[in-house]
Amino acid sequence: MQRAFSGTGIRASEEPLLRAGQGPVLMQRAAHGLATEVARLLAEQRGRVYGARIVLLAGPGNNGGDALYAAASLVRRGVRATAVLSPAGTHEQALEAFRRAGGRTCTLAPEADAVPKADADTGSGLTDGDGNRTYAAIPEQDWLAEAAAADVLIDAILGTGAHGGLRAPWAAAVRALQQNAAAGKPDALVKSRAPLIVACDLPSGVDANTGELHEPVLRAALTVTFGAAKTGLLVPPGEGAAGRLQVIDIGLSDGLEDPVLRRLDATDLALLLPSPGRDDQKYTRGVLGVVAGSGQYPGAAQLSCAGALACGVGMIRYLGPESVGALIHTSSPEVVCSQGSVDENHVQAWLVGPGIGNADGSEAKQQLQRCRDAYDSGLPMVADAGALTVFPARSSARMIPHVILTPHAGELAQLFQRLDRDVSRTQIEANGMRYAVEAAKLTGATVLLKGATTLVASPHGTVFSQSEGTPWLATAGSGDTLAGIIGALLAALAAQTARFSSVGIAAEDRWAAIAAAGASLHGRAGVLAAAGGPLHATALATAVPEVWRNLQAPGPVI
Ligand SMILES: NC(=O)C1=CN([C@@H]2O[C@H](COP(=O)(O)OP(=O)(O)OC[C@H]3O[C@@H](n4cnc5c(N)ncnc54)[C@H](OP(=O)(O)O)[C@@H]3O)[C@@H](O)[C@H]2O)[C@@H](O)CC1
Ligand SMILES: [K+]
Repeated sequence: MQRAFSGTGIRASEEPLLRAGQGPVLMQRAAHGLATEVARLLAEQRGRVYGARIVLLAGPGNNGGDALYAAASLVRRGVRATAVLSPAGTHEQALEAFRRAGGRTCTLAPEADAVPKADADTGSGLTDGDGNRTYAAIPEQDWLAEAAAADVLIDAILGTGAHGGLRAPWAAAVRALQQNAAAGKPDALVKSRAPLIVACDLPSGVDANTGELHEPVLRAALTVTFGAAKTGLLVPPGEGAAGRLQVIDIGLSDGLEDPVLRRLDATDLALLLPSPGRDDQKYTRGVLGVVAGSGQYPGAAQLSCAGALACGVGMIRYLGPESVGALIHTSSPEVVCSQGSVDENHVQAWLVGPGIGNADGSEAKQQLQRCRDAYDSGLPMVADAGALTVFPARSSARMIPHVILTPHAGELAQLFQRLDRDVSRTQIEANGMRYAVEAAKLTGATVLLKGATTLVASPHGTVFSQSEGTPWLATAGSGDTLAGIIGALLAALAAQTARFSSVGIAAEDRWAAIAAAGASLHGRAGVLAAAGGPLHATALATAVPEVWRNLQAPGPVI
């Protein structure tokens, strides 16, 4: 399981080590990790490290210091490195090491619009920092060309000491880089690709605690982060700006408090997913009740049932219109369909809402009544799509974590409106974690916020984040399948608290973990079904058993 901590928490864990004089040691570990990862990238990209070109944007704090030390060691391996420095100052020892190794420098002029203008004669842009030209300095107007020609660009402007977005002149420098990249200038014709961007600790402008973006932000291909994953790198939209994440152990783990966020990995899934015992029968394996579909949207019911069946549910009892039941029987004859009431059906969990429509007809009203009855039954429940317009009716004073709400950002905004909170879809997309957590607290339910990174917040404050999917999953019917997958897991796992404690998840958090496991399975199935190309929702359920089979439980330690 991957764990993430707030930037503030990680800084707090560094404090005792800094007081003990360990700061330089931590920085050397961070720099070594960064240099190793950049060298690996260069070798992958070019076949060898020697002769590569890198540019680093080195801010005034320790984040810039990390990158300067890392670049110094790369220069010693034959890399040509150019550091763009802050007019506000630079980590002195790291700069000295970088220059001694043979790195070239250029300092941004302090004015907001100083990129890429420079006037060496007046000294407004060109400086080598020590006044006597002992070391190589380059004219400021050249650094953009140098950046375009580089194999790797290291973003080390700001780390965990950032306050808000980039200030001038860094904001102007980053915008100039982005404009050049968009225009394919100036070296795109000479070099086959733009430089790969590597973020040092985190992309500058990403809030380490929340993942909010303060533009302009350079989108990284790789983020090399130190000590532990920062929360902002595993939640949207920060995760999208971070690219692949590589955590470098610098010896902070003893001082770290409880994680803010967790991410289930393949090993967790293998341990959590249900498997039948010798004496199990269909009723003990979990029966899922499904209230879904309408004359208008019959396919949602079919897809939900297919998603649940793909997870090996013991039985599905479907409640809904006769015409929809007939269609389900054609595609999935094993589903038991009826038009009965919730009370008449004995199940372990309910899935309600996909495709129930919002028409006023008697059919829709009956489906909505079934949704309410399922909620009143007190059984574990997934409430999706149409059911989100009725649940919860108001803020819940009591905890109902066994009720899993599965909105996307737009549906969550509507839910907030019903709770008299004015939050827009745009605000939710800019800070998903904040609003998922707030919705869980307000409703008392578990909230799964769908997106490229799916967040699950429990009313107890636990957050899971899963990001295994592919953009191809943004297709009609994908959410219905996800609801079915989570419903099946809920029916099978709700009572199995021991299974969760075996992977360090408290009983009260198992509802959120079930939702997260469902999101992970769904994402993995999407990747398998898409295989790099387009995907339609029907293929998702088909892919789930293969994903399941390929999950390896850890073997005994020999
Ligand atoms: N501590 C440790 O032991 C270890 C730390 N490590 C590394 O250090 C990093 C944290 O270093 P840090 O604390 O020096 O902060 P950092 O992010 O470099 O920036 C601070 C400077 O930026 C400035 N500044 C702030 N906001 C700004 C803005 N919006 N736009 C422009 N400027 C802005 C701010 O100025 P101020 O706001 O104070 O005026 C100050 O001058 C961490 O991410 C990791 O990489 C590792 O080596 C492991 C050991
Ligand atoms: K950075």
